[in-house]
Amino acid sequence: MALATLQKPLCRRLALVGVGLIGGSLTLALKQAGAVGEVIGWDRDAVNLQLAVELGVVDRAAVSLATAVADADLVVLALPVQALAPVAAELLPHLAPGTVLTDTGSVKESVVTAIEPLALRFGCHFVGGHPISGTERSGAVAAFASLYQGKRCILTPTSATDGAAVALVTALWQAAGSAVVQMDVRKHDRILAAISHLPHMIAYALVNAVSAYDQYPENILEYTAGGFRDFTRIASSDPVMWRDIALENRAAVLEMIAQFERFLAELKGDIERADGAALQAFFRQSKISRDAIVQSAVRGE
Ligand SMILES: NC(=O)c1ccc[n+]([C@@H]2O[C@H](COP(=O)([O-])OP(=O)(O)OC[C@H]3O[C@@H](n4cnc5c(N)ncnc54)[C@H](O)[C@@H]3O)[C@@H](O)[C@H]2O)c1
Ligand SMILES: O=C(O)C(=O)C[C@]1(C(=O)O)C=C[C@@H](O)C=C1
Repeated sequence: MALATLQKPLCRRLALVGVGLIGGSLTLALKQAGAVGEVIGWDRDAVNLQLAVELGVVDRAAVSLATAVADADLVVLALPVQALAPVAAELLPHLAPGTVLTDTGSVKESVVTAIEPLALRFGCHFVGGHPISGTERSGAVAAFASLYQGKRCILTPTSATDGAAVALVTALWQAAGSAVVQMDVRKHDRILAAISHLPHMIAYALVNAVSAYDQYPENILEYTAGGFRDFTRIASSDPVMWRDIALENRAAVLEMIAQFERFLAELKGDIERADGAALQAFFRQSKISRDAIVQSAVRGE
């Protein structure tokens, strides 16, 4: 489905800091929708930044972080979570007062707590954001305009967040095709720990467990079929991104790992006791929940 074109751009100049899958897909979608004037990109990886210009992900590459943001009316930080606050601290002195700053990080409490007061000190407005869509790929080469269509984006304004800044960031994600919902940072981090961070931890652990299993002389991964590949797609995701998420949402991720361990222990016990009825009930309950998720996705909910 093509993105609708806006009558008037939402912002004159957008600076994208971190020109990868998530930021690049956003600028491609916004450019396609006519929602932005000019897009300036900055990335510490010069090869990736040059590629972003060639692919039309950004209109122009800046020569430094300071020049990227100096004349922007909106700055989008699409960096690994632990890079967000240090980079925000570095760029804020170069922003004009009133500039809106937003991010795409997968963890929100630590990010918003660190950046919001800094932004206010420079007379700027920070709005925490997180698109709930992505892939296991990285870099400008992985960006595509339709990534956010029909997906959700969570914004995490606080009582100190400027209303006009929230309205602008909301309109931006809507122009990219997403439905915007607002949520408290802590609620965001606990929900994401369950539905995104735990599955990634399990996928990484599963691939390592099976890879390290040395009871066969041959490489057993050569035999993987749909089941293993479907389940482990996300274990191909960027290691730096997931290191940062695991560390910045540590308590909630550990809580979900403990919950998972309880259910795995129950399953193990049922198998040890050869309890067919318990196993069937366990699998039936899971199938009902999973099928309901798939059905609601089909209905577009
Ligand atoms: N990948 C996903 O599925 C997904 C989904 C939603 C949100 N997110 C979040 O969005 C953010 C970006 O993720 P992505 O998938 O686009 O990653 P990515 O690796 O594709 O892009 C990140 C870019 O940031 C650059 N970078 C890293 N540190 C930098 C620094 N200090 N200064 C300048 N550039 C720097 C990298 O060179 C890279 O090009 C992360 O916070 C991630 O948690 C990711
Ligand atoms: O589809 C994928 O590859 C993703 O991992 C996307 C995904 C997720 O659903 O867990 C990953 C991290 C995010 O912060 C948001 C979305």
